[in-house]
Amino acid sequence: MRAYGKINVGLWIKGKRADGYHEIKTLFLPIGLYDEIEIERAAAFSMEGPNYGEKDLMAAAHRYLESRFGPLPVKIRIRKNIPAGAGLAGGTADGALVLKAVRDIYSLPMTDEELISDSAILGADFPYCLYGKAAMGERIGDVLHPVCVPSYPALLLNPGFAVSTKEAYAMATLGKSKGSLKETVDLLQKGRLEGLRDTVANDLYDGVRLMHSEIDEMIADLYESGAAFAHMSGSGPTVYGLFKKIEERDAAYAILRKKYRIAIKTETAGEEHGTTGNSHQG
Ligand SMILES: C[C@](O)(CO)[C@H](O)COP(=O)(O)OP(=O)(O)OC[C@H]1O[C@@H](n2ccc(N)nc2=O)[C@H](O)[C@@H]1O
Ligand SMILES: Nc1ncnc2c1ncn2[C@@H]1O[C@H](COP(=O)(O)OP(=O)(O)OP(=O)(O)O)[C@@H](O)[C@H]1O
Repeated sequence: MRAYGKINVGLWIKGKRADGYHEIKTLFLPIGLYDEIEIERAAAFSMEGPNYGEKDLMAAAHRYLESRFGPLPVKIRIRKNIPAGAGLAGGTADGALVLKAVRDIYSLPMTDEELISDSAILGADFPYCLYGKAAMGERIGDVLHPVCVPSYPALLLNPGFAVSTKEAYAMATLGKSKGSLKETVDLLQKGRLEGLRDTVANDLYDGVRLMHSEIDEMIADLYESGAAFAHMSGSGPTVYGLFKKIEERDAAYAILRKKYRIAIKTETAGEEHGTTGNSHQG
């Protein structure tokens, strides 16, 4: 089974709640990059693959279901393709897939809607990862409004280190950033990618780029190589470039793969979540 990553095109912080979480508006777009997970009923719980210790989101998702429904032993095997701590929600996508798979394996009495709304307790990106299609996120990102936007060729650049989501929010500047979610969706629907430069803001960007100067360089390299729009996804440090044509994306990839060890060709999902799967990674 495939656990797909996402990018955020724009992330506007609207305020801070008493529990420390931030109210946001963001556009979640699924991307074609995925982790591969096998999960089956077993005599005892086990996991094979990279070990994220106490923070493991697949184990947390499994524990959550067991706390509600009793023992649900499964064997999980994972092959990671999505860089961890990258702003692509790879860990959350894996955890969301475990929630859905264990529910199905044990026929647990939870509808998709219940799973989506209850999952926010595990992390703000969980509801979106369970939903898995293009959506506008509100509140802490857990309230979703589906949108239809076309698929675009995309190129991801990752500098090879992780950024903590908690720290990214702690460094965020709450202010009045340019643009809006509505204008962003409108431009994507019309294919006017160049206009995104004036309408997309990521309120986590300024804090993260202060710590990591590589981010500005990656964005500049994407523009120089032909991206119609480039920005940082979520809490970073991954940056994405959006292109109008596959040939333009592939030409940029041919240049940038020489400089960046982690350059990933992909695409944002279209109206029918039509991702073509993992492309070659440099
Ligand atoms: C950056 C995004 O990926 C954009 O989609 C999400 O907002 C983050 O979602 P996530 O990784 O699932 O976040 P969580 O695991 O719930 O939260 C990690 C930490 O990030 C901060 N956090 C997260 C989401 C949010 N709306 N406000 C926050 O302040 C909180 O300090 C929280 O303790
Ligand atoms: N299956 C997993 N894959 C990757 N990281 C995991 C996983 N399980 C737990 N983690 C932990 O969670 C942290 C965040 O993982 P993730 O890859 O989801 O980050 P992210 O893309 O920045 O998330 P988000 O976009 O949701 O903020 C990692 O740094 C790692 O310590």
